[in-house]
Amino acid sequence: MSDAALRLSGIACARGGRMLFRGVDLSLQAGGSALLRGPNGIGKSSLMRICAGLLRPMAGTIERRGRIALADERLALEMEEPLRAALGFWARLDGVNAAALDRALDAMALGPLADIPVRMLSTGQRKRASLARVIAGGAPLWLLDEPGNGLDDASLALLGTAVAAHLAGGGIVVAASHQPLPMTAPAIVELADYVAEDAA
Ligand SMILES: Nc1ncnc2c1ncn2[C@@H]1O[C@H](COP(=O)(O)OP(=O)(O)OP(=O)(O)O)[C@@H](O)[C@H]1O
Repeated sequence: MSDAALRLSGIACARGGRMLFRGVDLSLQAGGSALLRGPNGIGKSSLMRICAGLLRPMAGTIERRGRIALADERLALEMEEPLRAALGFWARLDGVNAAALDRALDAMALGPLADIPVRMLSTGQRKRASLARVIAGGAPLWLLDEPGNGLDDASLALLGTAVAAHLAGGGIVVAASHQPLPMTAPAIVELADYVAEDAA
């Protein structure tokens, strides 16, 4: 079992001078997962960025054990490069070998698209590419912001399989979504329950 962990304690978030939520607690260990839910604008992406260390909370503490991979709406792949080469850039930075990259491409059924320039990929194919980047990177803490956006049923099933395999291997997954995701028994963080009274 890995020693990956993510713990949030009393997290509060303000953006643009407005309090969004406060008092969010979450404790995940190896194999643990959570689903952040709530309507548009409630603060799911903000909480993901707090988890990633990209946004400072107004209050509360975060403890992370293990490397983090964040997949959000930013694709972060070179648009003119063929898909495999574009993913290879990140694989090299992450110290990942070619076999791991190929396994990640296969996990998202992207093998046949490996030589296609990123700019030619469809919306769902780009989302799968961003998930392949996370899978290939080997980080134990996955932060997936709206990972199901643009995915058809077959691709959603691939996402579910990848998440299950990551958890079985001792990883941690936090996903934010306004739609159901194929995750088995995640801890549910309903952000509406943490809306600051002075924010309504
Ligand atoms: N850089 C920013 N500066 C100021 N306010 C921001 C900034 N980014 C987001 N916000 C505001 O913070 C609030 C929460 O945004 P966030 O993107 O976290 O919500 P969300 O729950 O992920 O929404 P969605 O479901 O639409 O993706 C929104 O009201 C948004 O306008």
